[in-house]
Order: sequence, then structure tokens, then C-alpha cells
Amino acid sequence: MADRPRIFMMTTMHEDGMRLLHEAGEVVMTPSLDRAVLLEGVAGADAIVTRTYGTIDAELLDAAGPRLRVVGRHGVGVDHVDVPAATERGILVVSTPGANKEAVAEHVFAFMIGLSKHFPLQMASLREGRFMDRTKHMGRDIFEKTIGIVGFGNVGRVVGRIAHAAFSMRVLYNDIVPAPEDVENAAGALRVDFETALLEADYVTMHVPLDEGTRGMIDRRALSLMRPDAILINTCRGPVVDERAVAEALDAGKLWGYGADVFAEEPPPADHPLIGRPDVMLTPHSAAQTVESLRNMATWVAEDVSRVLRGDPPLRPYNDPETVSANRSRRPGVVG
Ligand SMILES: NC(=O)C1=CN([C@@H]2O[C@H](COP(=O)(O)OP(=O)(O)OC[C@H]3O[C@@H](n4cnc5c(N)ncnc54)[C@H](O)[C@@H]3O)[C@@H](O)[C@H]2O)C=CC1
Ligand SMILES: O=C(O)C(=O)COP(=O)(O)O
Repeated sequence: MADRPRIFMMTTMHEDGMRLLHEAGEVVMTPSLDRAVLLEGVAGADAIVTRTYGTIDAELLDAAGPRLRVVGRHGVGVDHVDVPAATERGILVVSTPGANKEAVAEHVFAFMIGLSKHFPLQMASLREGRFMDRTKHMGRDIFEKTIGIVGFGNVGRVVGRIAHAAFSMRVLYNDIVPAPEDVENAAGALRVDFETALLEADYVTMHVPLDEGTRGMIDRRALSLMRPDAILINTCRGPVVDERAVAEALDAGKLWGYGADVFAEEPPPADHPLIGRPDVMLTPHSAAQTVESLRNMATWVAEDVSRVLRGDPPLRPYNDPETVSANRSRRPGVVG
């Protein structure tokens, strides 16, 4: 069919989601995320599907042309999408909130357990034939310690529930919006200000979106408030944490360990100050890369992109459909 919607993919994804998109339109996969390739390839698209990489700004939206109706975000963070520019142009943005919350929360506990028990050091001892060094690195238990959860949304709440139910932890959270009482109760969680979370927590874990209010939230000052034996975890976005300040705190013995799935720059440079240290655990933005989470993200985004393309309201809009629709009707030359 000549007039099938054109779905421009900036990434591949789980086959269950791909199948839905192939039913909804003509799927075109970009051969690379090179800017010039994207600007050329996106022309004439009705939909764009993105994951974490490849900036979707006003220029790219304009390069798509007047048919573009929807940007589908496989995943949660939309810091690489200019949402106001999309709204202004009458383009819906849909995402998959909650699709990866268990995957990321479990990843947080992998870091918490691994760093508390000195896994990097102990595994190196074993690998290097120093088995009897087993007593050299005194770990610690998580049971009944205090966790400070910064950002108590989908991921933060699962972290809170696990901390409470599995480790009997004291759960403090900091969020700009108070959680409903039943949500707080499910995690035995108490809302505190940012400084209190930093001052009192044995584990501080970051679950905020990257925006102007959260960029550099964990800086030298924040680190100086934390306990010297605290463990800091960052699975949200690299720029939320000042990595150099973390390296300095670790060097000065003012932080027990750092676990991160995200970096200020991705991929990080080879001479990154944290890579290779025994007091950190780092993964390559892989917290959401589990079977269940990948299937959720792919099928949920494909479902919403398909809905929008056939004129149905999306289930998980990120921008306001009414504003989008009003702006769209005012745009000259738009299609559909
Ligand atoms: N490593 C990975 O693969 C993944 C990373 N992420 C990142 O983690 C972030 C959080 O994910 P979700 O919990 O699913 O998002 P969410 O949107 O459900 O929760 C974010 C929470 O942060 C709060 N918040 C916003 N600004 C704040 C501030 N200045 N101080 C305190 N709280 C603030 C919000 O009110 C909200 O409750 C995402 O935005 C994304 O960037 C999410 C999933 C996977
Ligand atoms: O959901 C997010 O924000 C993530 O960072 C992971 O998303 P991805 O697997 O890159 O689509």
C-alpha cells in the first residue's frame, strides 16, 4: 500500500514490539544515529521511535515534515526529546513509564549488595589466586540500615518496597511531590527534605529525571553531607551526579562506594575517573535490559504509536493530548 504510515526507527527493539509496528505501518530503520543520516532519513515520517540515544530536537522534528504525529519513547527518560517543541508543533510524545521499574530496582540492589560485600575486591582476589585474602575486606550487612531514595516515582517506589520488605530498612524518600499514603505505607516510607536524606542514609539512590532541577544534584556539597561510609547509587542519568566529585570523595575515604549504570557522557571516555576502581560497580546503561523490561518497553511503545497512527488516543501520553491537538489544528499544512 502506497499510503501506509512511515515509522522511522532510531533503534531496533524486542520482536513483539516490532511485530506490532510492522502491522501499523512501513517500518524504516535508520542505519546509524549520525546526525546527518537522521535528518535525511526522518523526512516524511508519521512516527519516530527512539530509545536513549539520538537527540530529538526542533530541527529533527521539522526535518520529518508535516506528517509527523507521534514520537514514541521506548523507555522512560525523555531528556533527549524537546517535548515543548513537539507540543508546539502538535506532535504527541508517548513513553513507557513503569515498563522497566522492576528491572532497574533489582539493579539497584545488585549494586547495594555487591558494594556492601566488596564484590569487586573479593572477585579480584579469587581471580588473582589470593583466596586467603577473603578476610581482608570487611563487608557489611544491609539489614535494618537506612536508605534515602531521591525521586519516589515508579522505580523509587519499587526500591522502597524491596528495601522495606526484604531488608527491614528504614526508608526515607525525597520527592518534589508527596506520594499517596498507601504508597508510602507499602514501603514504610517517610518523606524528608533532600539534606535529611543525604545526612541520614547509609544508601542514597537516585531516581529523578534529568532536567534543570536535577542536573548536578549530587555535587561536592551534597557528597559532603553524606556519611563517610555511605554508598551512592545512580541508575537514573549520569549528569545528575558530579562524577569527579565522587572520585574525590572515594579517594578521601568520604564515601564507601559508588554504583552507577549511567554516565555524564555515554559511552564514557577510556580515561574516565571511576572506571576500574575497586570501590565502584559500573554497568553500561544496562539496568533496563532484561527480558521482561525489554518486552514491556517495546510492546507498550508500539501499542501507543499504533493507536495514534490509527487515530485512537494514546494510553501513555507524555505531553497533553488536548494541547497537542489544538496546536496541530492551528498548523498550516499538517497531514492528519
Ligand atoms: N538506567 C536505566 O536504564 C533507566 C533509567 N531511568 C531513569 O530514571 C528516571 C526515573 O525513572 P522512573 O522512576 O521510572 O520515573 P518517574 O517519572 O516515575 O519518577 C521520577 C520521580 O522523580 C521526582 N522528581 C522530579 N524532580 C525531582 C527533584 N528535583 N527532586 C526530587 N524528586 C524529583 C518526580 O516527582 C517523580 O516522582 C527516569 O527519568 C530515567 O531518566 C529509568 C528507567 C531505566
Ligand atoms: O528507560 C530509560 O529511561 C532508559 O534509560 C532505558 O531505555 P532504553 O533501554 O535505552 O530504551
